[in-house]
Amino acid sequence: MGRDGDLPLFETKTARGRIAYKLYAVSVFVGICLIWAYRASHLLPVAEETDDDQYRRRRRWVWIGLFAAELWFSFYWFLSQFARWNPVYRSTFKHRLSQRYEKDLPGVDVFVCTADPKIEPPIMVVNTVLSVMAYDYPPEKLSVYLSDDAGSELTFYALLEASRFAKHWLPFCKKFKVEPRSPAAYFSTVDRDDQQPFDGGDGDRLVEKEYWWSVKKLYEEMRDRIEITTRLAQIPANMRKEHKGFREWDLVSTAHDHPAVVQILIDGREPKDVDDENHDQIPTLVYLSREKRPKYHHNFKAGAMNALIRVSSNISNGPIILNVDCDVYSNNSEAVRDAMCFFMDESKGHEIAYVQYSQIYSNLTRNDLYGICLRVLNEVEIAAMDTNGGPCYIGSGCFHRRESLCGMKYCSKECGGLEWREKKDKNEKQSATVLENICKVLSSCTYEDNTQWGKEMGVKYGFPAEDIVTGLSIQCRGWKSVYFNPERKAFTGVAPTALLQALVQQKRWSEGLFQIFLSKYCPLIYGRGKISLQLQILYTLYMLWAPNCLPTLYYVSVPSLFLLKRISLFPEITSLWILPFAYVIIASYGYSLAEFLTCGGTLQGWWNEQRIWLFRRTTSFFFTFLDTMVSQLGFAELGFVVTAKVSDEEVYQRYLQETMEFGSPSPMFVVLSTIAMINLLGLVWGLKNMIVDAQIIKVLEQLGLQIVLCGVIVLINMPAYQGLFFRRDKGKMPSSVMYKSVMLALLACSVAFYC
Ligand SMILES: O=c1ccn([C@@H]2O[C@H](COP(=O)(O)OP(=O)(O)O[C@H]3O[C@H](CO)[C@@H](O)[C@H](O)[C@H]3O)[C@@H](O)[C@H]2O)c(=O)[nH]1
Ligand SMILES: [Mn+2]
Repeated sequence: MGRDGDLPLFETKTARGRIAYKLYAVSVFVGICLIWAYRASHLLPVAEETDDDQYRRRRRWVWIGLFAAELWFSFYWFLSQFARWNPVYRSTFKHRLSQRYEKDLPGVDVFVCTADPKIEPPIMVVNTVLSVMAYDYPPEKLSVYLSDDAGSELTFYALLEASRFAKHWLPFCKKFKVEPRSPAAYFSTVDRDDQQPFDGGDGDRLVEKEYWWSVKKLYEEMRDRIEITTRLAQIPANMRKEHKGFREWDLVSTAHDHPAVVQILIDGREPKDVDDENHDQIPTLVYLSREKRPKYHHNFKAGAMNALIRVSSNISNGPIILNVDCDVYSNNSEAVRDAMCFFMDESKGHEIAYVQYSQIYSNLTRNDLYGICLRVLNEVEIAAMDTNGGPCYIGSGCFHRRESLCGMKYCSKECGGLEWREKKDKNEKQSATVLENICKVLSSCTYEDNTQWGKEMGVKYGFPAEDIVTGLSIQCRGWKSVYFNPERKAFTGVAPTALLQALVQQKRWSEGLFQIFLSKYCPLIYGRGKISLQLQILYTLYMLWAPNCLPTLYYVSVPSLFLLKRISLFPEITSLWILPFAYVIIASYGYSLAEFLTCGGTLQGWWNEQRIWLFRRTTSFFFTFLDTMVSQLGFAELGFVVTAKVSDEEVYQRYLQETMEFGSPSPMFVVLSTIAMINLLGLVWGLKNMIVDAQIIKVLEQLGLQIVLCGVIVLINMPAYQGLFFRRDKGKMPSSVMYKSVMLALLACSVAFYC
């Protein structure tokens, strides 16, 4: 230990400018209160407006509905303040870590999950695997496990190829200080001659250059072999003979019905498993496909994770576990060391159960048409959870302490301490084949029968958002967590490239979150007395995504429909009551824009994000709400729709041009188009009233704000009208969706008009 022996391994800073924010928030709150006052005092129309009884009655009910929606939005706004109040930011001191602990770094087991070779191509999966094998970390302390829920021979073949290529790739990464360490990502960023990293200093430039090119060529050859094999769906005969692993597939009938397959492809304990350049050790690499039988529920990713926990405990038993999705490659080779700075910090490390990293996407376009990167959520809101006990676990890019993931309660500095339990000695003596056979038992369907797996132990079952509920339960056992969002992001994933995929993904998340809220894990009940009130509220903020659909649907359809009848639902333009409305709208959207831009977004990106939130609320959340109601009645079964990571060429081209992709007759699009149509009709009618009836001033005075609201909804829906009426490509809205939505919109209008 040097002189700085007592200095911490990480540091925490609070955000600046919070006083200004608080003043702003209070002013918005005053505006909101005035809006309530307006709604409450104007429940009944003033006498001169009309004496038609039917009009009064109808207006009253619509008014109450609007008031209710505004109360909900106010409540939700209030919750969201907790996500802005006091964010904290972390930084680490890796040099202190190496000075003090280089020899005692704990073992790390990395879990990569894949589920379908068609939508998660094996070449992508092995690039992720190679990127995590190449971490800047002692290789004898690193083990990588691939869980293949498809039980696919093609993925196994790709992994076998990767295990061989790793012997070239790892020393190459070290020599050229490669970043990122996914070969596909790396070679695609440096494919021009002048960008290649030959230092030319002491080494022989020519030799280096040749070496660099030879490894690139090896990668490309491997990639081509894997891609061809995947396309033909056939393993080359020579490979099949070479490795005993393929024999396991004699017993595999389908992806849903097969025994466990466990193959240790690189055994870290074997002297022959070293790299080709320096003969250094390389990380252990294991392929696992747990047993699947139609009779047994496999619990999706949660089931895979728990099988991985057990299998790894028997092979390397690293005290720290990193979990990534198969599309999420390591973008920063120092991320493991950063994470260790948190776990090994002498004064605070012992209470930290997991370190959650932020994530970026490799395939986002400039203005992020589908709002995938959730910019503000990742930059600000999760940092606010960190202030109040720690971020949620978001499923990928998270380092866990094995014991807390396995269900241990936090007790004190002593029991969560720094004594890392190392590999069990007995494994040193067992041969790989013996280990494989033990692991098959551990990953069988029946292993979990009558155990606490999925309940108290490991990742929790029963929710499509297994990550959130697992993180929550860890925090409720007394542990803290940490959010780390370094300058160079640690993980890069693949964003969905079509609107429907994005909406379906959001549906799964909102459904998972809402179901947790309705279960015994509701943070307000389950977390009471265990985690801070602020953290309970922050969890609630996300878990209540789904119910937002009702007030939103109301707000974006009813005022526009009532333009047809000229029923005014907002203050007149000349009335003073317009001020709180104007203030709340301008202040909150102005703030949101500023916040978005400070987090690195563009103006167009912000506009896109507003649109996608509208679409999410009216479609993903709406269908979540319906499905959840049905499943609460006990009629539905849990599902997990895996997000596609590839798209066909045409779709991808449109994505690159930021043209919205519809192209599917999904009911989600019917809802979305109907709302677009209702507002178009409302706006046209409102303008017609103004122009044809030559009552511009009067109509504007009465209905000004309502027309503006309707106009903004029309503007934001522009891509929908294009898709419905103007586009000819395959990504347009299918005509069946158009007919349905026109019919529904006309129906809604006539109900509003005649009833
Ligand atoms: O039966 C299954 C289904 C999925 N997966 C894997 O789970 C991961 C996540 O699936 P994906 O379709 O990519 O979902 P995303 O919405 O992108 O994932 C986020 O949300 C999920 C919960 O909804 C979490 O499980 C993920 O970790 C988190 O990154 C992928 O690697 C899949 O291969 C399995 O291993 N088995
Ligand atoms: Mn994903």
